[in-house]
Amino acid sequence: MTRLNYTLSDALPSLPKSGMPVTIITGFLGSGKTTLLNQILQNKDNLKIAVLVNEFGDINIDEQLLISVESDMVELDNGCICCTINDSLVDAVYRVLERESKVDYLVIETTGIADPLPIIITFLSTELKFLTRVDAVITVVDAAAFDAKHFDSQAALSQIRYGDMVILNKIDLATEDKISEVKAFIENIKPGFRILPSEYGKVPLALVLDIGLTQADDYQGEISEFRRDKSAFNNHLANDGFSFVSFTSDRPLEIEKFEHFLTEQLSNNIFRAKGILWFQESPARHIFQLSGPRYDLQDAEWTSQPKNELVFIGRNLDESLIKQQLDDCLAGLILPNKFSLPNLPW
Ligand SMILES: Nc1nc2c(ncn2[C@@H]2O[C@H](COP(=O)(O)OP(=O)(O)OP(=O)(O)O)[C@@H](O)[C@H]2O)c(=O)[nH]1
Repeated sequence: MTRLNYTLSDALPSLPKSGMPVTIITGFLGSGKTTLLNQILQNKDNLKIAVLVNEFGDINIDEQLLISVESDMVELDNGCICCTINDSLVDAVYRVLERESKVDYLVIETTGIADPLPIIITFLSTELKFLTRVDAVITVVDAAAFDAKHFDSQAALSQIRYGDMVILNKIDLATEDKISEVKAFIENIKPGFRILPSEYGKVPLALVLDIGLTQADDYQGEISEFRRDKSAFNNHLANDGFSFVSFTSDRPLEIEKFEHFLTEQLSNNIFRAKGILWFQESPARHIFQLSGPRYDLQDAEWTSQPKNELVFIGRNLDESLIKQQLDDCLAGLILPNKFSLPNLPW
Protein backbone atom coordinates (compact mmCIF):
# COMPACT_ATOMS: atom_id res chain seq x y z
CA MET A 1 0.00 0.00 0.00
CA THR A 2 1.30 3.50 -0.78
CA ARG A 3 2.20 5.75 2.07
CA LEU A 4 0.57 9.13 2.18
CA ASN A 5 2.66 12.25 1.98
CA TYR A 6 1.26 13.56 5.22
CA THR A 7 2.77 12.57 8.53
CA LEU A 8 0.98 12.91 11.79
CA SER A 9 3.61 15.17 13.31
CA ASP A 10 2.79 17.61 10.48
CA ALA A 11 -0.88 17.04 10.87
CA LEU A 12 -1.45 17.05 14.59
CA PRO A 13 0.89 19.55 16.24
CA SER A 14 -1.70 20.45 18.83
CA LEU A 15 -2.19 17.06 20.54
CA PRO A 16 -3.14 16.52 23.32
CA LYS A 17 -6.11 18.67 24.25
CA SER A 18 -8.31 17.76 27.19
CA GLY A 19 -8.97 14.02 27.44
CA MET A 20 -7.82 11.33 25.08
CA PRO A 21 -9.10 12.10 21.57
CA VAL A 22 -11.40 9.45 20.12
CA THR A 23 -12.38 8.95 16.49
CA ILE A 24 -15.30 6.66 15.80
CA ILE A 25 -15.30 5.01 12.37
CA THR A 26 -18.72 3.84 11.36
CA GLY A 27 -20.22 2.78 8.03
CA PHE A 28 -22.15 -0.12 6.58
CA LEU A 29 -20.86 -3.68 6.09
CA GLY A 30 -17.98 -3.80 3.63
CA SER A 31 -17.85 -0.03 3.04
CA GLY A 32 -14.11 0.13 3.85
CA LYS A 33 -13.77 0.85 7.58
CA THR A 34 -10.94 -1.62 8.21
CA THR A 35 -9.23 -0.40 5.05
CA LEU A 36 -9.38 3.19 6.34
CA LEU A 37 -8.16 2.09 9.76
CA ASN A 38 -5.20 0.37 8.13
CA GLN A 39 -4.41 3.57 6.24
CA ILE A 40 -4.43 5.52 9.49
CA LEU A 41 -2.21 2.96 11.21
CA GLN A 42 0.26 2.87 8.35
CA ASN A 43 0.67 6.62 8.38
CA LYS A 44 0.49 7.33 12.09
CA ASP A 45 4.17 8.06 12.57
CA ASN A 46 5.11 7.99 16.24
CA LEU A 47 1.65 8.63 17.50
CA LYS A 48 0.52 5.86 19.86
CA ILE A 49 -2.86 4.87 18.52
CA ALA A 50 -4.96 2.23 20.26
CA VAL A 51 -7.75 0.68 18.28
CA LEU A 52 -10.96 -0.82 19.51
CA VAL A 53 -12.45 -3.16 16.96
CA ASN A 54 -15.96 -4.35 17.40
CA GLU A 55 -17.01 -7.24 15.24
CA PHE A 56 -20.30 -8.90 14.45
CA GLY A 57 -19.76 -12.64 14.51
CA ASP A 58 -17.91 -14.97 16.83
CA ILE A 59 -14.55 -15.03 15.02
CA ASN A 60 -12.17 -12.08 15.02
CA ILE A 61 -11.40 -11.70 11.33
CA ASP A 62 -10.76 -7.94 11.43
CA GLU A 63 -7.99 -8.41 13.96
CA GLN A 64 -6.20 -10.57 11.42
CA LEU A 65 -6.76 -8.02 8.67
CA LEU A 66 -5.31 -5.14 10.65
CA ILE A 67 -1.77 -4.40 9.69
CA SER A 68 1.08 -2.51 11.33
CA VAL A 69 -0.43 -2.33 14.74
CA GLU A 70 1.26 -3.66 17.83
CA SER A 71 -0.99 -6.41 19.10
CA ASP A 72 -1.26 -4.94 22.57
CA MET A 73 -2.81 -1.82 21.06
CA VAL A 74 -5.93 -3.65 19.87
CA GLU A 75 -8.93 -4.23 22.05
CA LEU A 76 -11.52 -6.58 20.66
CA ASP A 77 -15.12 -6.92 21.44
CA ASN A 78 -17.31 -9.42 19.65
CA GLY A 79 -20.96 -8.87 19.20
CA CYS A 80 -22.01 -5.33 18.68
CA ILE A 81 -21.00 -2.59 21.07
CA CYS A 82 -24.08 -0.63 20.26
CA CYS A 83 -26.17 -3.49 21.66
CA THR A 84 -24.14 -4.18 24.75
CA ILE A 85 -23.24 -0.59 25.33
CA ASN A 86 -21.97 1.03 28.34
CA ASP A 87 -20.33 -1.66 30.35
CA SER A 88 -18.21 -3.45 27.76
CA LEU A 89 -17.36 -0.25 25.90
CA VAL A 90 -16.53 1.69 29.05
CA ASP A 91 -14.42 -1.21 30.32
CA ALA A 92 -12.52 -1.45 27.04
CA VAL A 93 -11.78 2.29 27.06
CA TYR A 94 -10.58 2.04 30.66
CA ARG A 95 -8.21 -0.76 29.67
CA VAL A 96 -6.76 1.56 27.02
CA LEU A 97 -6.47 4.48 29.44
CA GLU A 98 -4.81 2.34 32.09
CA ARG A 99 -2.03 1.06 29.83
CA GLU A 100 1.46 1.57 31.11
CA SER A 101 2.67 3.04 27.86
CA LYS A 102 0.66 6.17 27.24
CA VAL A 103 -1.84 6.10 24.40
CA ASP A 104 -2.23 9.35 22.42
CA TYR A 105 -5.30 8.54 20.41
CA LEU A 106 -8.12 6.00 20.32
CA VAL A 107 -9.79 4.91 17.09
CA ILE A 108 -12.91 2.78 17.30
CA GLU A 109 -14.17 0.73 14.38
CA THR A 110 -17.79 -0.24 14.86
CA THR A 111 -19.44 -3.21 13.21
CA GLY A 112 -21.08 -2.49 9.88
CA ILE A 113 -24.53 -2.92 11.39
CA ALA A 114 -23.93 -0.70 14.39
CA ASP A 115 -25.93 2.41 15.05
CA PRO A 116 -23.21 4.81 16.22
CA LEU A 117 -25.55 6.88 18.38
CA PRO A 118 -25.42 4.71 21.53
CA ILE A 119 -21.63 4.64 21.24
CA ILE A 120 -21.40 8.42 20.92
CA ILE A 121 -23.78 8.85 23.83
CA THR A 122 -21.77 6.45 25.98
CA PHE A 123 -18.76 8.71 25.52
CA LEU A 124 -20.73 11.89 26.10
CA SER A 125 -22.85 10.85 29.05
CA THR A 126 -20.84 8.42 31.20
CA GLU A 127 -17.66 9.02 33.19
CA LEU A 128 -15.86 8.74 29.84
CA LYS A 129 -16.80 12.36 29.18
CA PHE A 130 -14.23 13.38 31.79
CA LEU A 131 -11.49 11.17 30.37
CA THR A 132 -11.95 11.35 26.61
CA ARG A 133 -12.91 13.81 23.89
CA VAL A 134 -14.90 12.53 20.90
CA ASP A 135 -13.08 14.21 18.05
CA ALA A 136 -15.19 13.03 15.12
CA VAL A 137 -17.56 10.34 13.96
CA ILE A 138 -16.48 9.36 10.46
CA THR A 139 -18.94 7.51 8.27
CA VAL A 140 -17.49 5.42 5.47
CA VAL A 141 -19.95 5.06 2.59
CA ASP A 142 -19.54 2.67 -0.33
CA ALA A 143 -20.03 5.00 -3.31
CA ALA A 144 -20.86 2.11 -5.63
CA ALA A 145 -23.27 0.16 -3.43
CA PHE A 146 -25.11 2.77 -1.37
CA ASP A 147 -28.55 3.83 -2.54
CA ALA A 148 -31.65 5.54 -1.27
CA LYS A 149 -32.88 2.27 0.27
CA HIS A 150 -29.70 2.25 2.37
CA PHE A 151 -29.66 -1.54 2.43
CA ASP A 152 -33.09 -1.54 4.18
CA SER A 153 -31.13 -0.82 7.32
CA GLN A 154 -31.98 1.69 10.02
CA ALA A 155 -28.41 1.47 11.22
CA ALA A 156 -27.02 2.48 7.80
CA LEU A 157 -29.14 5.62 7.87
CA SER A 158 -28.19 6.35 11.46
CA GLN A 159 -24.54 6.04 10.49
CA ILE A 160 -24.99 8.98 8.11
CA ARG A 161 -27.29 10.94 10.37
CA TYR A 162 -24.92 10.80 13.32
CA GLY A 163 -21.65 11.03 11.42
CA ASP A 164 -19.70 14.29 11.44
CA MET A 165 -18.28 13.68 7.97
CA VAL A 166 -18.47 11.09 5.22
CA ILE A 167 -15.65 9.32 3.47
CA LEU A 168 -17.17 8.43 0.13
CA ASN A 169 -15.09 5.35 -0.52
CA LYS A 170 -14.73 2.99 -3.50
CA ILE A 171 -15.05 5.80 -6.02
CA ASP A 172 -13.01 3.63 -8.38
CA LEU A 173 -16.06 1.33 -8.60
CA ALA A 174 -18.71 4.02 -9.03
CA THR A 175 -19.72 6.02 -12.11
CA GLU A 176 -19.76 9.84 -11.96
CA ASP A 177 -23.56 9.73 -11.97
CA LYS A 178 -23.65 7.28 -9.09
CA ILE A 179 -21.23 9.40 -7.07
CA SER A 180 -23.39 12.51 -7.64
CA GLU A 181 -26.52 10.57 -6.70
CA VAL A 182 -25.03 9.31 -3.41
CA LYS A 183 -23.65 12.78 -2.62
CA ALA A 184 -27.08 14.32 -3.23
CA PHE A 185 -28.69 11.73 -0.95
CA ILE A 186 -26.22 12.48 1.83
CA GLU A 187 -26.57 16.25 1.32
CA ASN A 188 -30.29 15.86 1.65
CA ILE A 189 -29.92 14.22 5.06
CA LYS A 190 -27.20 16.59 6.25
CA PRO A 191 -26.86 19.78 4.23
CA GLY A 192 -23.33 21.12 4.17
CA PHE A 193 -21.88 17.81 5.33
CA ARG A 194 -18.17 17.34 4.68
CA ILE A 195 -17.80 14.59 2.05
CA LEU A 196 -14.34 13.31 1.21
CA PRO A 197 -14.06 10.99 -1.81
CA SER A 198 -11.57 8.17 -1.51
CA GLU A 199 -10.16 4.99 -2.95
CA TYR A 200 -9.13 2.36 -0.43
CA GLY A 201 -9.50 4.90 2.39
CA LYS A 202 -6.54 6.94 1.17
CA VAL A 203 -7.20 10.33 2.65
CA PRO A 204 -4.80 12.80 4.27
CA LEU A 205 -4.71 12.07 7.99
CA ALA A 206 -4.93 15.76 8.78
CA LEU A 207 -8.46 15.63 7.38
CA VAL A 208 -9.61 12.75 9.56
CA LEU A 209 -7.77 12.85 12.89
CA ASP A 210 -7.88 15.63 15.47
CA ILE A 211 -10.39 17.65 13.46
CA GLY A 212 -12.67 18.56 16.38
CA LEU A 213 -15.96 18.01 14.56
CA THR A 214 -18.10 16.40 17.25
CA GLN A 215 -20.14 18.95 19.18
CA ALA A 216 -21.29 17.40 22.46
CA ASP A 217 -24.01 20.03 22.85
CA ASP A 218 -25.76 18.75 19.73
CA TYR A 219 -26.60 15.52 21.56
CA GLN A 220 -28.39 16.88 24.65
CA GLY A 221 -31.81 15.71 23.39
CA GLU A 222 -30.55 12.20 22.61
CA ILE A 223 -28.72 11.96 25.93
CA SER A 224 -31.91 12.77 27.87
CA GLU A 225 -33.88 10.28 25.78
CA PHE A 226 -31.20 7.65 26.31
CA ARG A 227 -31.29 8.18 30.07
CA ARG A 228 -35.07 7.85 29.98
CA ASP A 229 -35.23 4.67 27.90
CA LYS A 230 -32.03 2.84 27.03
CA SER A 231 -33.88 0.00 25.36
CA ALA A 232 -35.03 2.29 22.55
CA PHE A 233 -31.40 2.46 21.45
CA ASN A 234 -30.79 -1.25 21.61
CA ASN A 235 -33.17 -2.93 19.22
CA HIS A 236 -31.71 -2.12 15.82
CA LEU A 237 -30.54 -5.67 15.19
CA ALA A 238 -34.04 -6.98 15.56
CA ASN A 239 -35.20 -4.25 13.18
CA ASP A 240 -32.50 -4.73 10.64
CA GLY A 241 -32.67 -8.52 10.85
CA PHE A 242 -29.01 -9.29 10.33
CA SER A 243 -27.46 -12.53 11.49
CA PHE A 244 -24.19 -14.31 10.95
CA VAL A 245 -22.95 -17.81 10.26
CA SER A 246 -19.38 -18.71 11.03
CA PHE A 247 -17.41 -21.65 9.76
CA THR A 248 -14.03 -23.00 10.83
CA SER A 249 -12.15 -26.07 9.72
CA ASP A 250 -8.73 -27.59 10.23
CA ARG A 251 -9.04 -29.26 6.85
CA PRO A 252 -8.22 -27.42 3.61
CA LEU A 253 -10.79 -26.50 1.00
CA GLU A 254 -10.64 -27.56 -2.62
CA ILE A 255 -10.42 -24.49 -4.85
CA GLU A 256 -12.76 -25.78 -7.54
CA LYS A 257 -15.43 -26.78 -5.05
CA PHE A 258 -15.20 -23.45 -3.22
CA GLU A 259 -15.52 -21.56 -6.52
CA HIS A 260 -18.58 -23.63 -7.32
CA PHE A 261 -20.00 -22.70 -3.90
CA LEU A 262 -19.40 -19.00 -4.58
CA THR A 263 -20.72 -18.90 -8.11
CA GLU A 264 -23.53 -21.46 -8.00
CA GLN A 265 -24.69 -21.88 -4.42
CA LEU A 266 -24.12 -18.72 -2.44
CA SER A 267 -27.53 -17.41 -1.45
CA ASN A 268 -28.25 -13.82 -2.36
CA ASN A 269 -29.30 -12.92 1.18
CA ILE A 270 -25.61 -13.11 2.15
CA PHE A 271 -24.49 -9.52 2.05
CA ARG A 272 -20.99 -9.78 3.39
CA ALA A 273 -18.40 -12.50 4.01
CA LYS A 274 -14.80 -12.41 5.08
CA GLY A 275 -12.27 -14.87 6.25
CA ILE A 276 -8.94 -16.58 6.09
CA LEU A 277 -8.84 -19.54 3.71
CA TRP A 278 -6.65 -22.58 3.35
CA PHE A 279 -6.72 -24.38 0.01
CA GLN A 280 -5.34 -27.84 -0.54
CA GLU A 281 -3.77 -26.65 -3.80
CA SER A 282 -1.93 -23.63 -2.32
CA PRO A 283 0.72 -23.05 0.33
CA ALA A 284 -0.47 -19.43 0.82
CA ARG A 285 -2.87 -18.01 3.38
CA HIS A 286 -5.74 -16.43 1.44
CA ILE A 287 -7.68 -13.43 2.69
CA PHE A 288 -11.21 -13.72 1.37
CA GLN A 289 -13.50 -10.70 1.11
CA LEU A 290 -16.99 -10.62 -0.27
CA SER A 291 -19.00 -7.43 -0.27
CA GLY A 292 -22.29 -7.38 -2.15
CA PRO A 293 -21.71 -8.90 -5.58
CA ARG A 294 -17.89 -8.67 -5.47
CA TYR A 295 -15.37 -10.96 -3.93
CA ASP A 296 -11.62 -11.19 -3.94
CA LEU A 297 -8.81 -13.33 -2.58
CA GLN A 298 -5.45 -11.95 -1.55
CA ASP A 299 -2.39 -14.02 -0.79
CA ALA A 300 -0.51 -13.70 2.45
CA GLU A 301 1.75 -15.94 4.49
CA TRP A 302 0.75 -18.26 7.27
CA THR A 303 2.09 -17.28 10.64
CA SER A 304 0.23 -20.04 12.42
CA GLN A 305 -1.12 -23.48 11.71
CA PRO A 306 -3.24 -23.26 8.52
CA LYS A 307 -7.01 -23.42 8.99
CA ASN A 308 -10.18 -21.95 7.55
CA GLU A 309 -12.08 -19.21 9.35
CA LEU A 310 -15.06 -17.62 7.65
CA VAL A 311 -17.96 -15.39 8.63
CA PHE A 312 -21.07 -14.75 6.54
CA ILE A 313 -23.42 -11.88 7.35
CA GLY A 314 -26.86 -11.42 5.89
CA ARG A 315 -30.56 -11.77 6.49
CA ASN A 316 -32.55 -14.96 7.05
CA LEU A 317 -29.47 -17.11 6.69
CA ASP A 318 -29.90 -20.87 6.56
CA GLU A 319 -27.08 -21.83 8.87
CA SER A 320 -27.18 -25.59 8.38
CA LEU A 321 -27.33 -25.26 4.58
CA ILE A 322 -24.34 -22.87 4.45
CA LYS A 323 -22.32 -25.11 6.76
CA GLN A 324 -23.21 -28.20 4.73
CA GLN A 325 -22.24 -26.45 1.49
CA LEU A 326 -18.89 -25.48 2.99
CA ASP A 327 -18.31 -28.95 4.43
CA ASP A 328 -18.81 -30.22 0.89
CA CYS A 329 -15.97 -27.92 -0.28
CA LEU A 330 -13.46 -29.53 2.09
CA ALA A 331 -10.75 -31.71 0.63
CA GLY A 332 -11.01 -35.43 1.32
CA LEU A 333 -9.19 -36.77 4.33
CA ILE A 334 -5.56 -37.62 3.62
CA LEU A 335 -4.15 -40.26 5.91
CA PRO A 336 -0.79 -39.23 7.30
CA ASN A 337 2.01 -41.71 6.43
CA LYS A 338 2.25 -43.16 9.89
CA PHE A 339 -1.35 -44.30 9.64
CA SER A 340 -1.05 -45.80 6.14
CA LEU A 341 -1.80 -49.47 5.83
CA PRO A 342 1.27 -51.71 6.01
CA ASN A 343 2.10 -53.91 3.04
CA LEU A 344 0.33 -57.06 3.84
CA PRO A 345 2.04 -60.39 3.05
CA TRP A 346 -0.80 -61.76 0.88
N1 LIG B 1 -12.34 -1.41 -5.27
C1 LIG B 1 -12.26 -0.98 -4.01
N2 LIG B 1 -12.33 -1.87 -3.00
C2 LIG B 1 -12.21 -1.39 -1.74
C3 LIG B 1 -12.04 -0.02 -1.45
N3 LIG B 1 -11.96 0.13 -0.10
C4 LIG B 1 -12.09 -1.11 0.42
N4 LIG B 1 -12.23 -2.03 -0.55
C5 LIG B 1 -12.41 -3.49 -0.41
O1 LIG B 1 -13.72 -3.71 0.12
C6 LIG B 1 -13.73 -4.86 0.97
C7 LIG B 1 -14.29 -4.50 2.33
O2 LIG B 1 -13.40 -3.56 2.94
P1 LIG B 1 -13.27 -3.47 4.53
O3 LIG B 1 -12.34 -2.36 4.83
O4 LIG B 1 -12.99 -4.80 5.12
O5 LIG B 1 -14.77 -3.06 4.89
P2 LIG B 1 -15.41 -2.89 6.34
O6 LIG B 1 -16.27 -1.68 6.29
O7 LIG B 1 -14.36 -2.91 7.39
O8 LIG B 1 -16.28 -4.21 6.43
P3 LIG B 1 -17.04 -4.81 7.72
O9 LIG B 1 -16.01 -5.00 8.79
O10 LIG B 1 -17.62 -6.09 7.26
O11 LIG B 1 -18.11 -3.87 8.09
C8 LIG B 1 -12.27 -5.34 1.00
O12 LIG B 1 -12.13 -6.36 0.02
C9 LIG B 1 -11.47 -4.11 0.60
O13 LIG B 1 -10.23 -4.40 -0.02
C10 LIG B 1 -11.99 0.91 -2.55
O14 LIG B 1 -11.89 2.13 -2.40
N5 LIG B 1 -12.10 0.36 -3.80
